[in-house]
Amino acid sequence: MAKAQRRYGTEDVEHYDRPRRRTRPRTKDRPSYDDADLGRVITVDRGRFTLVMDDAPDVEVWAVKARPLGRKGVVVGDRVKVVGDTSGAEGALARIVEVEPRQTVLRRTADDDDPVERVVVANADQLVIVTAIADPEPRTGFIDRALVAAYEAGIDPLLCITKADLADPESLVSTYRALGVPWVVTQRGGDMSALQAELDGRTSVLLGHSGVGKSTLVNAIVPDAGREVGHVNAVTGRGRHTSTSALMLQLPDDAGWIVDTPGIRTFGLAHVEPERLIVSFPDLEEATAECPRGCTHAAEEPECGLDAAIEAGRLDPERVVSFRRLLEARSVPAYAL
Ligand SMILES: Nc1nc2c(ncn2[C@@H]2O[C@H](COP(=O)(O)OP(=O)(O)OP(=O)(O)O)[C@@H](O)[C@H]2O)c(=O)[nH]1
Ligand SMILES: [Zn+2]
Repeated sequence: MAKAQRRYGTEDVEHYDRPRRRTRPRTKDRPSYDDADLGRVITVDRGRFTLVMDDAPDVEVWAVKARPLGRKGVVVGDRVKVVGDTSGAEGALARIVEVEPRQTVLRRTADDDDPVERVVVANADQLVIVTAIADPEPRTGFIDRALVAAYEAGIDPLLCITKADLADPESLVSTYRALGVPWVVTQRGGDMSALQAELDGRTSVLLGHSGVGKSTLVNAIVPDAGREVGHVNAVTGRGRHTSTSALMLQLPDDAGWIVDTPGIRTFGLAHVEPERLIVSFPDLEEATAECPRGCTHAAEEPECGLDAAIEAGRLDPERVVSFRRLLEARSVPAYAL
């Protein structure tokens, strides 16, 4: 008896013995990529992709999509199978032949009226909402919308409050306490270990308005990232980044990945349903079991189970109010940020 069979029991024999698959001819339509290398997309630029291969993490590889992928989107964070020249040498070009199933997708609609969903990043497991405590003032509307996007995507949010040298973060922290949003505080030149501990081993997307100190943060945690700090365009008053592309960076010592999103300033949420938001709050979801059909759980709903649960003392009213604020954030136009 083969070793594998002894270990796993005889009922698994079929899994180890697949003669039919081996004798099936490999046609043009059904290529087999068993020998393809696995990598990760770190930038996308007009049909060109930069990858980091799993077995050569220090080399950046150029790639294009192989024809069989057609119009299938490939985004930053995607795990891809690659054939061709993955040496990373000058002029070398690899081909992406397959995109692995995505664990998560962070989406946005460009605008609330624009029904087109765009995947911003694939496979992230944390959304770091970067906001300064002052200069610029925190915008809770933006934070709320980012939270909705994170919960909808099944990605854990983290509030990162920068410029702690300028003001006390307590009032901002208290706004999100009832929702249980985790938070860290940073300041330029200060101790980054709390943030680093939260990033450790994860793939985190950094999201924040221009000027909140995102580049300063990235430079502190990825010393060779070389992100430019404080370059504001004199004409538009905006930061120097105009593209909406994301860029993935590896943290030192294999401590995970971060994705910088320089161009993303608005966050259309037209695609988010109330029922997809509430699953991130199991206690609230439980309380909505008896809601009338079609209840949106908003404050004006006459018979919402959330109100019944507050009256019965089973839910913290502040938590419900905070949740409803997120619900409303879905329908505030993106330009009001
Ligand atoms: N007082 C104070 N200023 C900071 C801190 N962190 C960053 N700054 C300043 O805030 C300004 C904006 O910082 P950046 O790191 O460029 O901000 P950003 O979010 O990357 O901005 P964009 O590049 O426009 O997206 C710069 O002048 C920084 O020096 C901080 O902790 N405290
Ligand atoms: Zn309800």
